[in-house]
This record gives sequence, C-alpha cells and structure tokens, in this order.
Amino acid sequence: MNQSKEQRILNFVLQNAVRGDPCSVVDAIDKYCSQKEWAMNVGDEKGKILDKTVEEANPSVALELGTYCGYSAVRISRLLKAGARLLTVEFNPEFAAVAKQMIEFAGVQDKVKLLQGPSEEIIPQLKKKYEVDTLDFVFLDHWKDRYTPDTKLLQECNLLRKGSILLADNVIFPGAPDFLNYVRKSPHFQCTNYPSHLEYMQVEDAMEKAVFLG
Ligand SMILES: Cc1ncnc2c1ncn2[C@@H]1O[C@H](/C=C/CNC(=O)c2cc(-c3ccc(F)cc3)cc(O)c2O)[C@@H](O)[C@H]1O
Ligand SMILES: [Mg+2]
Repeated sequence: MNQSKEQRILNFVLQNAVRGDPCSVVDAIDKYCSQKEWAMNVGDEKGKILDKTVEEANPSVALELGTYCGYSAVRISRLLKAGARLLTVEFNPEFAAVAKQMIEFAGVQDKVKLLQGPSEEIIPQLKKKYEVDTLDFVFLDHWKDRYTPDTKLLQECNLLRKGSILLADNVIFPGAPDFLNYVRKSPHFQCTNYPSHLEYMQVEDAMEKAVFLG
C-alpha cells in the first residue's frame, strides 16, 4: 500500500531534522512542502505571525483546532513557557498518527496533548475531562466552515476569558467569510487583520486575530 503525502512529509523529517529540535522539524517540513509537495501547513510566513501572537498571549493553556501533520503544534509548543500546555484536536486518524510521531520526534510531547475526535465533541469536554479552566490562546486552522460554530461553542462553554486571543488561518484563501463577519460584528471581540500569503505560494491570504473582551 503506497505511502500518503503526510507519511512522506514525516519520513522526510525523520531523515532530515534533528530529534528533539523543534525548529529543525519546522524547517524540514517547510523545505519539503516548498520544494517537493505542497501541503496545508501554516508555513513560515504566516508562521511568523503565529509566533508573534503566541508570544503576545504567553499562554498557560492553548488550544489548536486542526492538527494535520503537527507543524503548528510543534511551532506553537516550542514557544510555551515551562508548565504551559497545548491541546490540539484532530479527527482524521491517519493525520493524528503522523502528527503524534512528528510531535514526539520534535521532543515537545510533554507540552502537547493530541485529542483525537471532532472539535464539536471535544470542546464541551475540555473543562471536565481535560481540566481546562479557560483558554489563553486558540489557533483555528481546521475546516473553514467550522470556525464560526466552534467560536460560538467556545463562548457557550465559558472557555474564553477577558483577553483570550483567537488567531484564525486562511481568512482570505480558502477564506472564512462568515467567521470574519461574526467576530468583526460582535461586541465581544476586538479584531486585527494580518495580511500575508498562502503557505509556499504567492497567493494572497491573511490571518485574523480576535481578542475576547468578556
Ligand atoms: C471539525 C474538526 N474536528 C477535528 N479536526 C478537524 C475538523 N475539521 C477539520 N479537521 C482536521 O483539520 C485539518 C483540516 C484543515 C483544513 N484546512 C484547509 O482546508 C486549508 C486549505 C488550504 C488550501 C489553500 C489553497 C488551495 F488551493 C487548497 C487548500 C490552505 C490552508 O492553510 C488550510 O488550512 C485536517 O487535518 C482535518 O482532518
Ligand atoms: Mg491553514
């Protein structure tokens, strides 16, 4: 049975990155996906916006929706302070298996908890099952039509507090128009747009930061 693209990306990392060095894992994925096979990692240009937002949030508890191969889970967790943790949600078992190995090879498994299942099921479990009080940072990078329902669900589950920072990928391409509409119109969010480019391409894209106002 021939390999999937995600398994080829993982193999390239295992052969070209340094075990326990998250930056080398991020660089290896970017090298493979810009030179060999495109893949929907947030990439290095938008990754720098992600880095700055994570540093601004300096989260104790962070959530990621849409792990995929684990690129942004490794990228985020490398910036977390001692004792801080990232919960990342992925419902595709093949992608979750690749991401688990990616996270372990990068040496960030003590900071990252991969939760396998659909976000709409996992989010309501975060408080009781995963001992979350509130989330300091949320990275949205899963199916684009899930950004709005999941943002509303986070609010309903009282998982956001005054100052919680949401960052959404792809608000221009593939686009998340209903999400932009929702957060920009809501009195509960202060929004900032960060123009950028689609990973590994010259296509316009952007990220949207939405700070919860309580
Ligand atoms: C409700 C639920 N629960 C749990 N996991 C969930 C979930 N919904 C999705 N997932 C998971 O998350 C990832 C999906 C990511 C979706 N991302 C994109 O579609 C995407 C696409 C492009 C793109 C750009 C130009 C093109 F020509 C084609 C595609 C770029 C991107 O950056 C993207 O993020 C994937 O791993 C999926 O299993
Ligand atoms: Mg994306």
